Amino acid sequence: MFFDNPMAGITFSVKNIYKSFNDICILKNISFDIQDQQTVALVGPSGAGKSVLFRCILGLCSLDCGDVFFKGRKLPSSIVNNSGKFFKDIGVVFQHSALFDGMSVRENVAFSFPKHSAYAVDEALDQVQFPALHRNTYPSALSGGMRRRVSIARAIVRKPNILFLDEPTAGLDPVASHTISLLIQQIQNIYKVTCITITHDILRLPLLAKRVLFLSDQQLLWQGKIDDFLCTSVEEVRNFVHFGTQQDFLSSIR
Ligand SMILES: Nc1ncnc2c1ncn2[C@@H]1O[C@H](COP(=O)(O)OP(=O)(O)OP(=O)(O)O)[C@@H](O)[C@H]1O
Repeated sequence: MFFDNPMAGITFSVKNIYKSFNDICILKNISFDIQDQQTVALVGPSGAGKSVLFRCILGLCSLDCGDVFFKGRKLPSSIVNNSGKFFKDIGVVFQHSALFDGMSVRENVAFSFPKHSAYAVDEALDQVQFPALHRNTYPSALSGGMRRRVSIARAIVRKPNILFLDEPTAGLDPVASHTISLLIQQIQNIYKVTCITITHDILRLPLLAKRVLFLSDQQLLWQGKIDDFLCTSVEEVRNFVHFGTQQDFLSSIR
């Protein structure tokens, strides 16, 4: 007899997460599933709890309540108890790149992959179009865009199943933001990787994700396809999209 497996095709499942700091509730009853190879953006106002949710999912921050499942298996609630198995399957691009200043570009990329081959490191750097000439230089000599490329190379060097990106275009000029977003889209297509991206970059959102989770006031206020997100009638989400894409703003203040 054949039984449907309700978790089939689901890479990631977050169930009824609660998190507070000093009795202040930050996340309230957050639940969602992410399908294999899906590209999802986590969007919402500053302070909504996006980064805390990321940290909770990654086990970098303990949960008050709730569970996270990866490929049907419940993850330990804290990184301290984590076997490390999960971390072999994921790549993380941290906010502001989080490179090690005392390591060269190549050493940074190799860091999460101690048994790396030089070939794998260069392959990842090729993938992010990082110039060969500068691969032995140190992060302090790189522009923001170049640092971002290194952090993406570090996240993909192990060819992960799932990629977490925390504001990959923050602090970059519009051209560099666009280039980095195109690069991420290319990586999604080549590696067929499940991607979860925190971003405020509404203009680049269609490049980064096909589905959106909108977090506000501690809760998951809205979730759905990118096209529906961009023209939703839900007021708070609509305002967020409007101010994130306002093309007529400059002409109105000139
Ligand atoms: N370690 C901590 N201790 C206490 N409060 C915290 C801690 N980490 C985060 N917070 C609080 O949790 C709330 C959510 O923060 P978080 O960084 O997740 O917001 P965010 O949605 O990612 O914001 P932004 O878009 O500005 O990065 C904030 O009020 C923040 O002050």
